[in-house]
Amino acid sequence: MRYVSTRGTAPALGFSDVLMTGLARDGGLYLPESWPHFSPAEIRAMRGRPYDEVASRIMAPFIAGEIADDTVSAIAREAYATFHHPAVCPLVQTRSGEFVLELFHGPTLAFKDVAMQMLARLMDHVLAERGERATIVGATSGDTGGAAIEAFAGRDRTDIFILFPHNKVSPVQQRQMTTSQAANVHALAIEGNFDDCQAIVKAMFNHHGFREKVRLSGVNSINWGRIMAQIVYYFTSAVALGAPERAVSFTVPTGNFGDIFAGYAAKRMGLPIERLAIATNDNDILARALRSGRYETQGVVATTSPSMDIQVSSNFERALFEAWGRDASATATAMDGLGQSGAFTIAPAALERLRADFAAGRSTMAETADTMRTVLDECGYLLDPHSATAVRVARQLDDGQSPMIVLATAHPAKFPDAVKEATAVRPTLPSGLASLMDHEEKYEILPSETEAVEDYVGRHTRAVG
Ligand SMILES: Cc1ncc(COP(=O)(O)O)c(C=O)c1O
Ligand SMILES: N[C@@H](CCOP(=O)(O)O)C(=O)O
Repeated sequence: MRYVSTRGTAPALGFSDVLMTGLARDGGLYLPESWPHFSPAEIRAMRGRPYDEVASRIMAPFIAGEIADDTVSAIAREAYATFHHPAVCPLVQTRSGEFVLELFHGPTLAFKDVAMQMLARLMDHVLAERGERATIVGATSGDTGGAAIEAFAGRDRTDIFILFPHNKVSPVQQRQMTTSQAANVHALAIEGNFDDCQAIVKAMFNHHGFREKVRLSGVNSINWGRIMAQIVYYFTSAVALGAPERAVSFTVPTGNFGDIFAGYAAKRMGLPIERLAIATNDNDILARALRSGRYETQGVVATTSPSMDIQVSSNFERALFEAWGRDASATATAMDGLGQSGAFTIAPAALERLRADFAAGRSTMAETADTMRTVLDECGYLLDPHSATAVRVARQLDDGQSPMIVLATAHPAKFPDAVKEATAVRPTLPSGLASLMDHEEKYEILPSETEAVEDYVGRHTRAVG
């Protein structure tokens, strides 16, 4: 399996290189050159199998023998043993035809753990095989950072630098990033918003001299390895509800478009998905783009679902590339427009393809709070604000044709203030994390400037080439 860049001018790479590369050298994102396909019999055979086993089966065609199957299986076993639920990602029914897919049973209580626990181990394996070290950078609006720090802390071959927007993450999210005592962990509070953090990370990748000097690698969903591991729960949840005989639908709380793109990939790989719905909060750039055909950034507003407070949604580029019939030059032109004027227009044929693949809706903060209350009243189930955003949109779009699976991306205890405000119930952290808020914090506050961050990373990484 080779991987190609959405912008067409970076070299095609194999799996291990894609895993370690992060952003393509032309600024694009890597995608497999063709989609592997699972037959109905192969999908049926996943029913009732342990999560780690299904994960190994789904990832095998992407890894394509570059890492031995036995090693991948062992890594998956170890990665999912860190989860606090035997099913890893269990389904809970919230009403007739509506199911919540709980993706928050990992060590940091967000869906990021599902991929990050795999990614850290796969990267470690590749680095050990090559006898190399790497500098990992990541931008976070709150959850990726904690999950990445937990997965990479103490690993000898990597130093990890996580950029988060100063004062714009929840107190629990912040502590998950700032209380690690591991010497290879660096939490950087950037004086800006998530889009600024992500822009700095991309600028570091596009600064080739720096990139080579520190052997830069990324753990955001720009890294194909993240998307690959997120495809798995679409399969496990769909087969639990009757796939491949019965089609299912998904609604996904969306920010950087990585999670829903994994759903799109699952569909391309043969999973019968009737509807794939993007749920946005008040920062509804994706819903507007699908409605109007124009992707146009506005200011970000702070919401009760801060992890989705995003304007530049990285993986939308992968969806555009696909919708444009894999026309890398059209994709690159659109991305140039975004860089220069903060906007681009989607060509009519590509827009039609996007609309065929994705539905979209938005839930305002008030609607999200109302949904948290309603679901609690209906069935005693407490949602976090991100998952509630998706339940709201799922109910707006519901056509009753197929079971609707709503991705629950975070544990409510990560956002106790918003949950309490909406429901009067203050969720508590699971016992393993109960003392988190008492731990001492360690982080650096930096201006929103690439040079300042590069300088800090350059002085603190041990992976100088
Ligand atoms: C809790 C939560 N829900 C939803 C999202 C949005 O996911 P994605 O960025 O993959 O669209 C995020 C951030 O990524 C998140 O942390
Ligand atoms: N919401 C995310 C933003 C980064 O997303 P990623 O999936 O690209 O890592 C977060 O919580 O950090």
